[in-house]
Amino acid sequence: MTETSGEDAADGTRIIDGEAVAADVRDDVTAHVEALEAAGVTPGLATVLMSDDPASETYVSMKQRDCEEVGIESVHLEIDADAPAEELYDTIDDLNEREDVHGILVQLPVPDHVDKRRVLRRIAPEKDVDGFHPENVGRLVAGDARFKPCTPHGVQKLLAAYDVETEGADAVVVGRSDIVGKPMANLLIQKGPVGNATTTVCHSRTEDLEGKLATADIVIAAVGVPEFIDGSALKEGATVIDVGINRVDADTEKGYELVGDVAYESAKAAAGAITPVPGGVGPMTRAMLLYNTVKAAGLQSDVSLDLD
Ligand SMILES: NC(=O)C1=CN([C@@H]2O[C@H](COP(=O)(O)OP(=O)(O)OC[C@H]3O[C@@H](n4cnc5c(N)ncnc54)[C@H](OP(=O)(O)O)[C@@H]3O)[C@@H](O)[C@H]2O)C=CC1
Ligand SMILES: Nc1nc(=O)c2c([nH]1)NC[C@@H]1CN(c3ccc(C(=O)N[C@@H](CCC(=O)O)C(=O)O)cc3)C=[N+]21
Repeated sequence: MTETSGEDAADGTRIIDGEAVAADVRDDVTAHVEALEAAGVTPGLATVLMSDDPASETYVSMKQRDCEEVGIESVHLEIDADAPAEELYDTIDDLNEREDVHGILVQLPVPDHVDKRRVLRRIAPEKDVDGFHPENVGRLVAGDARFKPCTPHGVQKLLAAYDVETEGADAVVVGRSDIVGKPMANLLIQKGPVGNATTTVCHSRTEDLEGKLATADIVIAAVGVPEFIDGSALKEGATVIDVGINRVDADTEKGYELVGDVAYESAKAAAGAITPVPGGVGPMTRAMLLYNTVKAAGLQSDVSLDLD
């Protein structure tokens, strides 16, 4: 296990190192891949991209690289962003049938002319490594998750790695999306480890967000607005998990820099522990995708793996 309790020398705030915890998860996944290989199964992940968005392209290529590192076979399919929606549905049907593909991820967002809900329902639930199919959402809400959505699951792993007490804590989740905010809140309220938090979910219609943040022990920011939450809004010593990843124009080689939904410097001064962007939640999202893929391969091939 990587040493993850290190303090930032200047003010004692713990910087939550997502790269380090993700590397531990990948080690774990590698061991499971070896167990599957020993049983004659090579886990396979298919990623499908129907978008010209450069950020989506970056994420998908990072996911392929991650697969290679842990020994998961990756298949990548691209569909023109202006192709008929049927092309995506047909692609999913083909992947559902393929025995070498255990996990399927359709990168979101999909173009406006494609019905996102139909896409998510089309993926075979046992291959739905994002955990977005209604059957898997239902299982999660019922407390019997098969595939926990990667980002909230990754956040849980970070909280566990840094011994952040969630039981009885007041948690505020800012954002109610289907991929981050809602499943995050669902996990935090569940009985059991890294759960039992008293959780408030905030969104654009929330009144008195300031009042809610001011008393929060744990703040999860998933808003999509650069530096939306300032340090002055936080309770002293709070744990701050910044899910946001925003590309803002900057005079760098790439022409942009990545900024979270939290104003990092001011938040770091107030917080007891904080995730940076990049290097916080993002790497964990990718690591949990690998984890769900080996879990899917184990379930589909009846190889028993010790996974939660
Ligand atoms: N690190 C990672 O691995 C990942 C990072 N992300 C990043 O996380 C962020 C959130 O993503 P996602 O959940 O998909 O985004 P969405 O745009 O789907 O959801 C944003 C949420 O924030 C709420 N919101 C927007 N403005 C405000 C406001 N002024 N006050 C309070 N709430 C507000 C919205 O409210 P309403 O519902 O009322 O519109 C909505 O619920 C993005 O920066 C995204 O890039 C996303 C996925 C993974
Ligand atoms: N079906 C689907 N599943 C997803 O899980 C999904 C998706 N669609 N659409 C978009 C969001 C976003 N997302 C990220 C994953 C990794 C990083 C990541 O690795 N970030 C790095 C930096 C990346 C960079 O350099 O650009 C970091 O924060 O350190 C970021 C964001 C997954 N998402």
